[in-house]
Amino acid sequence: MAVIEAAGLVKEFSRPAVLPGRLPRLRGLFSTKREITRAVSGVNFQVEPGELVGYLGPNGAGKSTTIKMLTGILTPTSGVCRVAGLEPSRDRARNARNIGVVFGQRTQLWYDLPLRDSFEVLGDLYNLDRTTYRDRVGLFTELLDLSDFLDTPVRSLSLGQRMRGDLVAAMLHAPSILFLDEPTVGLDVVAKARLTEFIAETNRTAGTTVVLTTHDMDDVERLCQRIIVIDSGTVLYDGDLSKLKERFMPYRFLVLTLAERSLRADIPFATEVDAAAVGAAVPYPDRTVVLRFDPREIATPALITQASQVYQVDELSIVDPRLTDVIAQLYDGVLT
Ligand SMILES: Nc1ncnc2c1ncn2[C@@H]1O[C@H](COP(=O)(O)OP(=O)(O)OP(=O)(O)O)[C@@H](O)[C@H]1O
Repeated sequence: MAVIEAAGLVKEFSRPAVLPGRLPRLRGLFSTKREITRAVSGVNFQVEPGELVGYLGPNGAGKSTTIKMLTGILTPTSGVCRVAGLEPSRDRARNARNIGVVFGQRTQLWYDLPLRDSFEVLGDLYNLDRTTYRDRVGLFTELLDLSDFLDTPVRSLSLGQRMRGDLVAAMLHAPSILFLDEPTVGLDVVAKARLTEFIAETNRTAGTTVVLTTHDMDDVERLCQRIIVIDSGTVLYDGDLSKLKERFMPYRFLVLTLAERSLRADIPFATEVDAAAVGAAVPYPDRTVVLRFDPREIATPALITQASQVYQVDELSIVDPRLTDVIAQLYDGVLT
């Protein structure tokens, strides 16, 4: 049975309309006219226990608003959401016991307290007995390598350290569901890798259900099998990441570095494309040929054989389309 459910979920925000003319803000104060923003517009999805789902979309798509409804911070305008059988906005306190939340842009730690003291306060709030508390903090300290900065006030932590602290704060009560809203935003590659590994491990070993919003496609590729993509408050795609690629960008690239410059040659079932299509910088642009092909039309070894007959090849590699490009096309509405 689904552990998270959104059915016809809608959230509208209303604010005083901006009126034309002089001092529009002041005039707005005395006007009864309202402007409505429909941030989430009839979203439906279900998440099964133990799934790790990427909730993606461009800026302003409605991701955070959805997460805020699922965590009980916002009340839906219409439709329903249920998390572990509860309606979050009606049952905030009980819902809070089942879930952990990290908003990457904001911390839930106390700025002036050392990390350790923040954990103590949360341990008390969650009524954890001393043994459980110590065991959990000990485990997280080891897994997330916190020992060097446990006694540092939160305000002095680096972003990566603070984020690790925030994850612990969200997980001290061992929730079965985690909502992570941009948990890796602004982190360097090392900090990001550590965090994504921890998220994957938590999902794998504890069976924690995770809903992750991110703009980082590396995170998505590393962590998510299933993605839900929204734009303008509605779901554009819900399914397997690999199927999205297959359906939308079924081709691959054969990147050839030639021994010397060579004239273009025609190879059946392959189209020569600009090197930019593969995303990475090519070391020898004037000796590089990039061929786009569909493996359903020509098998990769057959193409390599043909290309080697036509060109004098020094090096070759096979590159898959980048998720960023697939998603960008989705946002552009090509799939609809
Ligand atoms: N409290 C609010 N009052 C009015 N409008 C809001 C409010 N919160 C969000 N919105 C609007 O709702 C829409 C969706 O915002 P939301 O923050 O959910 O998007 P998002 O997908 O999380 O974007 P981002 O990737 O930039 O964080 C936006 O147009 C935003 O301006």
